[in-house]
Amino acid sequence: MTGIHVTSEIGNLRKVCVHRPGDELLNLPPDSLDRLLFNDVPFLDVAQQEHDAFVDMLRSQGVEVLYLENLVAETFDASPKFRARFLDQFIAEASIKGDQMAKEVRAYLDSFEDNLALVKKTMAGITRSELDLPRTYPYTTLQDMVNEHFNRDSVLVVDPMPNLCFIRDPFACIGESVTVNRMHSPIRNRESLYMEHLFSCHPDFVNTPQLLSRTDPYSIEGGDVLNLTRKSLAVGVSQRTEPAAIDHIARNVFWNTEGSEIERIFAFEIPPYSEFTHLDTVFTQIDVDKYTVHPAILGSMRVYEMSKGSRPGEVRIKRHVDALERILEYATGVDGIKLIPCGGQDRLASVREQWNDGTNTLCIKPGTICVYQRNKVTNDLLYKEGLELLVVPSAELSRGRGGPRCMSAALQRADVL
Ligand SMILES: NC(=O)NCCC[C@H](N)C(=O)O
Repeated sequence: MTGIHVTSEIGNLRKVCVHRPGDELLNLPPDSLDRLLFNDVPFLDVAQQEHDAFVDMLRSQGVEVLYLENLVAETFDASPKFRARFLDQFIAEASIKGDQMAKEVRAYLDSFEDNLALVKKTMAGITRSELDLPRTYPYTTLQDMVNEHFNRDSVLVVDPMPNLCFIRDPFACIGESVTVNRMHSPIRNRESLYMEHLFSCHPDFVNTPQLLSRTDPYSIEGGDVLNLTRKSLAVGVSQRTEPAAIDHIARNVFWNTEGSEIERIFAFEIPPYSEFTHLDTVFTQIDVDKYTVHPAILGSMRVYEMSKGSRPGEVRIKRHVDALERILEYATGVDGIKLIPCGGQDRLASVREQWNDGTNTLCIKPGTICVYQRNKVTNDLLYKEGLELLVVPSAELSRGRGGPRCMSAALQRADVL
């Protein structure tokens, strides 16, 4: 079955898209980690082994796993025009300093015969030493001339995309539709180029309705989008997702998307700090009536309920201030919701395991969840609450500050609520 179908966070997971960490993790200068939104320099071999274990676990649960890099390479194999069009845009957005340098990079990328190797190269970043630069140019720009004399030690000519393994963020699946996201920071925004490409030319995705595209002028990231039920959607108003993006989605969902079942969108205000990066850093659903939660968010929350207005194009908005569990009960129609705090009552365990994405679980089916091995206090609590845990190794994968949900883009799930 092709296409997108996601109406919950917990219905049997059928198909996901992932990206296996690649050489982008070798192109991480420690003094650029803040700029690259990555927190450490992982050991690539082990990160890949851990990622393979994650994929093996998904497959053992009957989930079909697609690799982003393969999907993009398939489109290049299908048509040289798709390859050329992607590279045009890739170069345009790569922030390469100097026209001549951009031409050198383009010539280098054009020289790849193997399309999968080319796709991986675009993700990995490009260093100066990879390019066969002539000694002198007939310079046409000051920037190229300055490059020659002052940028010899500027190793990276094109930045890597180390966060691409957190594939949840560059797009989001909502029902049978997607958002292809303008991401908050320019450094991550290049990631959604791949999704824009797939949704415009891969035969399995080309007919998917888009609720928002990366050319829309407001940022949103998929970690902020949670499909609560067939009729209720949750979106975080966060450091990464602007309210105007949610307005745009609401208008499209309520007025312009044929067959959309969503009747209410709940916009959850979360603090605009990196500790609360996305809504799925703050809570994830693990069963019909259970959620893992970042303890710092407990207490009253401000949530905006959006629904279809009576005049054409109108969206109604109502504000709620209440505890998270009450709001989730109201939004899902499920009583007795239980929140399981990351790290339990132990404050130190809680901050440590939150740092390692203990809240960011991936639900495989109601009550069965994938968790990182290192979050032992939280995992023990979840186990005692009756959850079935699929534990994956996480010594290196966790270093970019994303958990199992971030590392997977659910493309198809069974319906539940
Ligand atoms: N949905 C998520 O919580 N994604 C994790 C993203 C981590 C990444 N280092 C970032 O800052 O964007």
